[in-house]
Amino acid sequence: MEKIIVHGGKRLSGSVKIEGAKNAVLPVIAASMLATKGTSKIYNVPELADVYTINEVLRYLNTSVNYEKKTIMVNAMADLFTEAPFEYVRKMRASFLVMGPLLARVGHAKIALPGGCAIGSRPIDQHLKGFEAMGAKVTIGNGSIEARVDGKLKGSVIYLDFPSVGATENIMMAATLAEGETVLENAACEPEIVNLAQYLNAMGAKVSGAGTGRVTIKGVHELCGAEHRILPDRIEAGTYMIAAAITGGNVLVEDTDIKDLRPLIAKMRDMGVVIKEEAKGVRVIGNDHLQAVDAKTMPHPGFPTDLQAQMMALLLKANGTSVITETVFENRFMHVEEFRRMNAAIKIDGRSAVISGPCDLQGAEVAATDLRAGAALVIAGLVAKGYTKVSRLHHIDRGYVDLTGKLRALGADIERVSMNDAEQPVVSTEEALQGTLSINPKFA
Ligand SMILES: CC(=O)N[C@H]1[C@@H](OP(=O)(O)OP(=O)(O)OC[C@H]2O[C@@H](n3ccc(=O)[nH]c3=O)[C@H](O)[C@@H]2O)O[C@H](CO)[C@@H](O)[C@@H]1O
Ligand SMILES: C=C(OP(=O)(O)O)C(=O)O
Repeated sequence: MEKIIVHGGKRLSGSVKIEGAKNAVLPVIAASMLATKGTSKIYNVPELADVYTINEVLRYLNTSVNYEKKTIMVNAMADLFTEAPFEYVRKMRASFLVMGPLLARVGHAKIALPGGCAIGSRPIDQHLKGFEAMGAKVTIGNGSIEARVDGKLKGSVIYLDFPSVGATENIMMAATLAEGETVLENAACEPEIVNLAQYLNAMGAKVSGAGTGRVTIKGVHELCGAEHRILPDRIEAGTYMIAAAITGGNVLVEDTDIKDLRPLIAKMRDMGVVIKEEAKGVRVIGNDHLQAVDAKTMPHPGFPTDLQAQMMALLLKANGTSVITETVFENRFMHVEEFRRMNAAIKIDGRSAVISGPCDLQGAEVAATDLRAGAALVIAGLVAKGYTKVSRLHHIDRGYVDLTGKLRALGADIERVSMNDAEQPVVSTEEALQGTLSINPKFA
């Protein structure tokens, strides 16, 4: 069992480099299975537990995957196996993204019901509605979802009830090899969807409109491996921007794309943080008198739910009352209880959290309840009095490359340590199981 131990009180300074986006690379790796010819070469791949997980899923499905120095080579020319193993799907929800490619290419997929971070029930009805509209027969039973189509999928007009990122990606991938044209309405507009569409088009697909609410996909006969670069991780960038701001620091966040960070930048500027665009990235200069603001999570280009917990950490130090409303996930306030252990004054009122700042944060033993909650607790620890010890780090490893090392390089007093058994916190069976399912020894 490992913990991150932070001793609060240091101002961050210097520069930090941002990795390729987790949420872009996972669908891109899944999409590589659509190629019946050639090898795909994917650059700027972050070294994350989730990447190892999806690589293992693809290997299990008889795809060759080689991962070295931030580059992945995928060759999917062999016959594919169509049943995705339970242990990977329950560990990472994005494993479900293999369903669209398998269905399009082989006409069959059987995948265990997906798991992932505990942030709400996260149904997949919109993915399935899309596959059914394209002619697939979907059955659910014994903890798995099976989809089958005789012959090829057929293009269709599909209206999503909510602009789901995963459903947009899964349906887009399925439609690339369908007969005729698919029009996806009320599609998600996230930058990661644009990145996926660019990759699909490089493979020979005909996808247009990605990044808008209406995506059109004209089916083609075959796709080939292609070269592709993963866009910068706007959530990792946002996490370091918030970390810099909360400490009143001065940090250059490098290798990022400022246009994808606009919803966060607008809020941070309202709070009094100075943010400048520079040739190499985004400079963040903190302010010791942060102002309270309200924020509401929304599908892109609204404020991202994946920065909600980190933003809450920042608002704990702002003067006045702030309200954060979470509209994307039904239960993404698990970090509130952990912040309270650190002396945070937060009340939950339905889908809103009311924060009375500034809080006199104190170091405490806390647990990462999900990936972004983990990062947010570390951020709060940067300004808490004394030591904050964050456990359940497997959540953080899903989405952050060397969070501890990067913060230490910026001047934080932080380390990652192995705790002996006597010091281990009690974990649920679910958590314990997750901890033993690691694929790469690095994350064991
Ligand atoms: C790997 C990846 O890219 N993960 C991101 C992706 O997750 P993911 O693709 O799972 O998120 P979705 O956009 O699908 O989910 C958003 C909301 O729609 C609901 N929903 C979704 C699908 C469905 O069929 N039915 C349904 O009701 C979900 O329960 C949730 O309340 O987008 C989320 C929203 O920006 C981010 O927080 C995740 O980091
Ligand atoms: C919720 C997240 O990821 P996932 O959809 O993979 O659980 C996230 O990246 O914050």
